[in-house]
Amino acid sequence: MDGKFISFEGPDGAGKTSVIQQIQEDLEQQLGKEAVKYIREPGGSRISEEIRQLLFDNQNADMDPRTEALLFAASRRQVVVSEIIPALKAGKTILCDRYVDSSIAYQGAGRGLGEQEIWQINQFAIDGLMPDLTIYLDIESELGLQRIAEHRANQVNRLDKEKLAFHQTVRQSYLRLQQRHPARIKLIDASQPLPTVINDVKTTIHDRFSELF
Ligand SMILES: Nc1ncnc2c1ncn2[C@@H]1O[C@H](COP(=O)(O)OP(=O)(O)OP(=O)(O)O)[C@@H](O)[C@H]1O
Ligand SMILES: Cc1cn([C@H]2C[C@H](O)[C@@H](COP(=O)(O)O)O2)c(=O)[nH]c1=O
Repeated sequence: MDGKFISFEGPDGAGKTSVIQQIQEDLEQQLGKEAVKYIREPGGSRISEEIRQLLFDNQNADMDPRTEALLFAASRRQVVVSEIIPALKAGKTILCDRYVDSSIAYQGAGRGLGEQEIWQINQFAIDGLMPDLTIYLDIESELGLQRIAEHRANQVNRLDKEKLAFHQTVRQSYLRLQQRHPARIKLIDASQPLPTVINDVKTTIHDRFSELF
């Protein structure tokens, strides 16, 4: 496939959404609006957005962890088939706000379902399709949660509400993933001021794809 698949990962409050917005704007200026596609996970297609509603509904606090893991994988399957593969075939650059690494960190480690088990159920969903590059925005859990409390207290989802220990476990899992896959996953220090983080992300994307930025 001709396109470029870039995913963005990180603990809650790391700044993914803020960073991707700027990267998208700048890439659209360079390549044209049609050449860039933003996808958020879970979501990104009609069916996947419906699954997102189910996953984040505060009334579903009793959702079984395996049900949760399967719903994330189901949402991913649908967006892979209906949006990601067609966009890659059309040569687009995809900016994906979370992908399979999120499931490994949150469901595998955070929920304690096992990183390997979550990788396996996701293989069925993604059928081998992995990002060319993953930008991992690393932040201490306390600071990430503080940012959410300060700026986004009115939009807190079921997972944001988990205790500090859950978020620390998620972060440790991300750090292990980065060490296991250093060629694909690039770590950026997300505790820096936003313009510095964006600059580091652009440099990292350029290092991998010299025609971008
Ligand atoms: N580098 C930064 N320094 C200070 N504040 C930041 C920085 N990056 C983002 N923020 C602020 O932190 C808050 C969370 O950022 P954002 O929503 O982009 O994070 P996120 O990683 O997408 O979070 P989530 O995964 O929980 O949706 C926002 O209010 C944003 O303005
Ligand atoms: C893809 C995916 C996401 N999550 C969690 C991580 C976050 O807490 C939310 C997504 O919120 P955002 O504001 O849209 O980043 O969902 C998860 O637990 N597992 C996953 O696979």
